Amino acid sequence: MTNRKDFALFIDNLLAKNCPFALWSMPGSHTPEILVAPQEGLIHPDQLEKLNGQEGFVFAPYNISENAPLVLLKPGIHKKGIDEILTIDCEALQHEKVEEVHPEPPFIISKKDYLKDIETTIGKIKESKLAKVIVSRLIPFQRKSESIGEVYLQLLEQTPNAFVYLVNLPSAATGQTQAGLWMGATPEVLLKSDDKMLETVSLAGTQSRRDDGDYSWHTKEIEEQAFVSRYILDVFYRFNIHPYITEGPDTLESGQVAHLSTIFRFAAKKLDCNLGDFVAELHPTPAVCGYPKPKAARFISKIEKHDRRYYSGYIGPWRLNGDVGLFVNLRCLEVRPEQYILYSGGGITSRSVPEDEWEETNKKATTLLSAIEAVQNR
Ligand SMILES: C=C(O[C@@H]1C=C(C(=O)O)C=C[C@H]1O)C(=O)O
Repeated sequence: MTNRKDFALFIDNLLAKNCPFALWSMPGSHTPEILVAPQEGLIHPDQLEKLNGQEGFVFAPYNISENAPLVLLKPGIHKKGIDEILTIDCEALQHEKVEEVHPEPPFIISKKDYLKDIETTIGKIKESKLAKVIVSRLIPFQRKSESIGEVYLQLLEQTPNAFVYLVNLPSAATGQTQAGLWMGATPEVLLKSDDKMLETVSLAGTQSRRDDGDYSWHTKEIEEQAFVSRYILDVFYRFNIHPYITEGPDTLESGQVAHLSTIFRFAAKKLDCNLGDFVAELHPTPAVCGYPKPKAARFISKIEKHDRRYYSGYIGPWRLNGDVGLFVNLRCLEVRPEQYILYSGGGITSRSVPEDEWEETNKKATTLLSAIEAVQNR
């Protein structure tokens, strides 16, 4: 990447100015895009449906709450490509005053307690109508003096086939609580436009990435991905989406892991007036919540002791120049003053093995951890 150093410095300068911004790269693209919004350019719709007529960049939590508001960055400065982005005059941007935030210490579960929770979850699945639940956990990692701009660029280099983002939403001195600083590299499309078509993807089932590309999938993964596909088709039915095209299931590699993925495509005109309602209905899918959804959501709220905040929410451009590119916020972390908090989870079914599920959450975190370590060890 040319201008790498300048670009990393530019990102660090934006952060030092407390500018609200979203920086992202679409999977397979080496062209980052940025949207810098003034504080008054942040909107907080209280419901997902209210996104219907809006345009900008969405940062949506798993559940909307005071601690995790839904945020829409309105298009202020919007640039594409490193050279274009570097034309933004950082010095001319207003230095935003921010409130000092003292976040609650994260709840870090021990391996022993996590394994116990997974046993409990499997037990519940075996004795009830609950078929699949996603159980997640937090993984802390010490910050040193590394540049966040460099970590972002390292992540981008390591996971070119993911949606790689950095979002900064500092709490304004007078405003409401904001998201803070988040980074991630997610492989999971929630809703993406492509010319006159829209696509959503059913992504689930995890195994380690293989150098030989010779994947075979077991019943557990096939079943857990099928729950997501079935759910997507239920939502299609409710929105009268027909006909549609499916592609897959195929293997999708991302970072150190691989998943099963099916693409569903349909004509965008089907959702001309109610795209926001469709997203509100689709989210959260059984890829991050479970099946059946209401039962799984209730179970998660009891078993998980941490707040998911923006993990397993969704993120991306929303009707920005007419394009939608929403991704599920996975393989992500929150940057806190002294540490990174990584979020990682996995789908539990009656066939789950607790020790394997623990390992899966570790494996999913390795992409982010190796990007941070690569910069810390330079
Ligand atoms: C929940 C996560 O990932 C989701 C769960 C998967 C699984 O259970 O196999 C696979 C892909 C994602 O849909 C995560 O990365 O934290």
